[in-house]
Amino acid sequence: MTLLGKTAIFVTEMENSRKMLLAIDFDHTLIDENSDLWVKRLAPDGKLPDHIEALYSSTGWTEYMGSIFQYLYDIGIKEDDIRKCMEEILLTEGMADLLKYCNDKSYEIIIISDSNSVFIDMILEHTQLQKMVTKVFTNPAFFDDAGCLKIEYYHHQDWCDLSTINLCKGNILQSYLEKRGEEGINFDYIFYIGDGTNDFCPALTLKETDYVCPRINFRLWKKIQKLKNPESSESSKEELPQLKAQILNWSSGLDILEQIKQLE
Ligand SMILES: Cc1ncc(COP(=O)(O)O)c(C=O)c1O
Ligand SMILES: [Mg+2]
Repeated sequence: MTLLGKTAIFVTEMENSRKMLLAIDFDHTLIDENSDLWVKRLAPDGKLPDHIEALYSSTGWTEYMGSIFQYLYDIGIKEDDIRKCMEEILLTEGMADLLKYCNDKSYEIIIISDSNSVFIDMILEHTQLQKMVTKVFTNPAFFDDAGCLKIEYYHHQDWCDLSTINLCKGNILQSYLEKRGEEGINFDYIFYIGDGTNDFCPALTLKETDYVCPRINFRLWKKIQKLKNPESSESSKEELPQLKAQILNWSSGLDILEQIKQLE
């Protein structure tokens, strides 16, 4: 083969290697359950005292989860019980294939979740996905010296009404992109994959070339459906926020994988 021929092959390979980022939500996206709600089954009959249930707020559930962990500790639940409980949760269909494929292609995979680092680590370890994930952004958690699970805010935020007070996924995503940009990495395509209302803020930060991937029949999907069909919603067109990204609805990780393969 001539030198020119080798160069031509090299250039073609370079052109084909697109830089992609998969930003994945955890509860009801990577896993097919809400890990925070799942842990409640460790309480007697799966029921918590009313004064703990009363702490739940849709603007932030960190105090609520902290009280659940304290209660579970008080009734004798140990770290190992929590680990076994987390290990029962199944991954969402097609997600293991999606991650494996993207990892083999050296695409970057990050998780952004309002669960906590202990649950996510336990599940990633059990499902052997840990080494495929570049970074996990979530509320820090740890077992204290006595063995009680403690949870802290990821950050304290007051700039975003679409997010909880402890974690704004849009800010996390944009800060990550900025940091990678400074390191010389700019992604050709970003796939943001989620299910919940807390995934709407990061969806709004995406560009025209990116993809927001709402799980079909879940809250993010319903919200985006309303946005795209304003006549069926009560709000007027002017009030609606602008979503620039392309929309890829999914019910299996394989739906997303199919689109990724088309872009390569
Ligand atoms: C208690 C609780 N935990 C976690 C979540 C969502 O977590 P994630 O960001 O991983 O989907 C919710 C969403 O409403 C929730 O109510
Ligand atoms: Mg979710």
